[in-house]
Amino acid sequence: MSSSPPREFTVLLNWLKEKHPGFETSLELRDAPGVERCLVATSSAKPGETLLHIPSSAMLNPLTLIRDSPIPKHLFPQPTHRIATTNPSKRIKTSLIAADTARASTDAEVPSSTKPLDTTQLLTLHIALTRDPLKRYPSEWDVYMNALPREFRPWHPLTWLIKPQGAKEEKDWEWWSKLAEKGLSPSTRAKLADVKKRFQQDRDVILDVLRKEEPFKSHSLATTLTGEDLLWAWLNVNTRSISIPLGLPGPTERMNHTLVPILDFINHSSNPALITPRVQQLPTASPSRSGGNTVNLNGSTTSTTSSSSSFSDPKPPTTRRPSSLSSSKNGYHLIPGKIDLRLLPPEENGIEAGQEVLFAYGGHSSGTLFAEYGFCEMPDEEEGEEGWLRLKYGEMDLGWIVDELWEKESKVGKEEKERVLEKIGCWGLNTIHAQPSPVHPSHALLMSLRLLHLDSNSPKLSNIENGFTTYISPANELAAISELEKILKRVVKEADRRLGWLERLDGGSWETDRPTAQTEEERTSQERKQVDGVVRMLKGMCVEEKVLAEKLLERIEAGEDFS
Ligand SMILES: C[S@@+](CC[C@H](N)C(=O)[O-])C[C@H]1O[C@@H](n2cnc3c(N)ncnc32)[C@H](O)[C@@H]1O
Repeated sequence: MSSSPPREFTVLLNWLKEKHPGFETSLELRDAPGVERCLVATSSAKPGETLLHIPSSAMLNPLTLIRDSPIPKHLFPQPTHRIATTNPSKRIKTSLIAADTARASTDAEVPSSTKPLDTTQLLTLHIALTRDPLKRYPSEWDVYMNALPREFRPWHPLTWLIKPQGAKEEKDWEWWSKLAEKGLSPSTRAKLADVKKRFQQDRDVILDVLRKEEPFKSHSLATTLTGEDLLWAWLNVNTRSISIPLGLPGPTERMNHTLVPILDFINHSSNPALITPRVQQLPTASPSRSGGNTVNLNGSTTSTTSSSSSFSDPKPPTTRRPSSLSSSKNGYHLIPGKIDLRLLPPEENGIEAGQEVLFAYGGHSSGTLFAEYGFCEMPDEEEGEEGWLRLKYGEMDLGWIVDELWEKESKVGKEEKERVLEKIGCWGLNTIHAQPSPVHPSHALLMSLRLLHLDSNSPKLSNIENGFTTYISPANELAAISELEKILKRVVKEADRRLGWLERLDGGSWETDRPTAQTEEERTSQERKQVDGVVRMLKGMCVEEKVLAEKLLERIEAGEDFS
């Protein structure tokens, strides 16, 4: 770990201090091998002290972006909540959002066939505009934009599925594309395909905006910005935004993304012993009461919500909707979505100087972390293979094999059983879990296997549908568990095959297969490190699958009961 913060961090800190009153931090960025950069505490902090306070004005989302953006206002989603106050002058003074909303709704009268963008699309578009070669879109957020990662190619797996332009790039890409095909498990490949689909849908919407909307249309931005620019911008949003309710209309999971400077440098861990801070949401204080400064309302029992934020993911957010923030208790005018974030040290021991700040991005399996964020959590080497069993969210998705079994069912039988499984909340959740120990199949997987081995005309089906029973019969249980045994043996075989391929790759075929860098000298050490890091994670994920499958097989062979 290098000992001084990268320059872009110092510039970002100065900008936050100057432009965003209330900003406060005792954290510092460091270059860190394997994770690019990480945040550490510069001094020790006791429980209750502030590690980071980000005022809502410094969080990048549609509510703040609308202040200063070349993106036409009618493309911004309109907040559904306004402040209830009887004093109109106060309304303007205390609510930037209300003022912005009014401006936006005037603009919304401009006829346009384009629908408002969702939060991911808006942020992606904003970030992509920074790549305009003619620099026609300067923004107050540029200092923050300069601190974002410059490249996701080649290490992020989404880039392995998207061919770049240019002969040399294409040749390199073929190697990575092969890695995606041969080095990823079928379930991680499926998760990655889903990420690609989401990217392509958002990219198409943005391209449509660039083709149709001014000033982008006159600037020919749909062709000036490259596919790589949009991919880079989208990956920044997908790997760095957090989910916070913003009070915007539309499906919550599409309308809650915010980029938070500094907080977005925090790396992930699921290990409770390593997770340092708690994230707390605070109402932004009324400028009329605080003289424009954010007031730290910690300790206010009525209007402070506390919850853990998660980096955005395709699932619904884990944050609570801060509806209580709309009250104006104590004279503070609180607007849903207009909230500050405060990061606190652990309640028991605080934090030591130099300690890395980590938090959990969500309850994600290795496959999800890898497909979405380009890394997976690895147990410490000294823990050995058993370490995989201790990962809090250690999981294996067997959906790809269970789907094959459903294909063999008659159409009518499958539809009926799928309906029943949907009704009892067990459809499509075919997972094995490491925790709580011992390794076990999910209830949903057991139910799927039981129904796969049940006659479609069986009267037991309606009992299951109505929640009267989950167990069918000893014969059915035997058939379901032997099916599970067959599935697990296949998983071990597949994981072994992939591991062998990756080990051969490690042992040298990188040198011979790769067209543009035949020798060690031709390859930069940075590139080598990226390849080594990625291959190590892919091998780790094979080991995780094997360890989980083998442990469960041991339990089955010992005749343990899973019902
Ligand atoms: C929100 S950013 C965190 C800051 C990032 N390290 C940086 O340098 O800007 C998320 C990205 O950090 C990296 N990352 C986070 N946690 C990690 C971990 N435990 N191991 C490896 N990489 C990690 C991944 O590249 C991920 O996409």
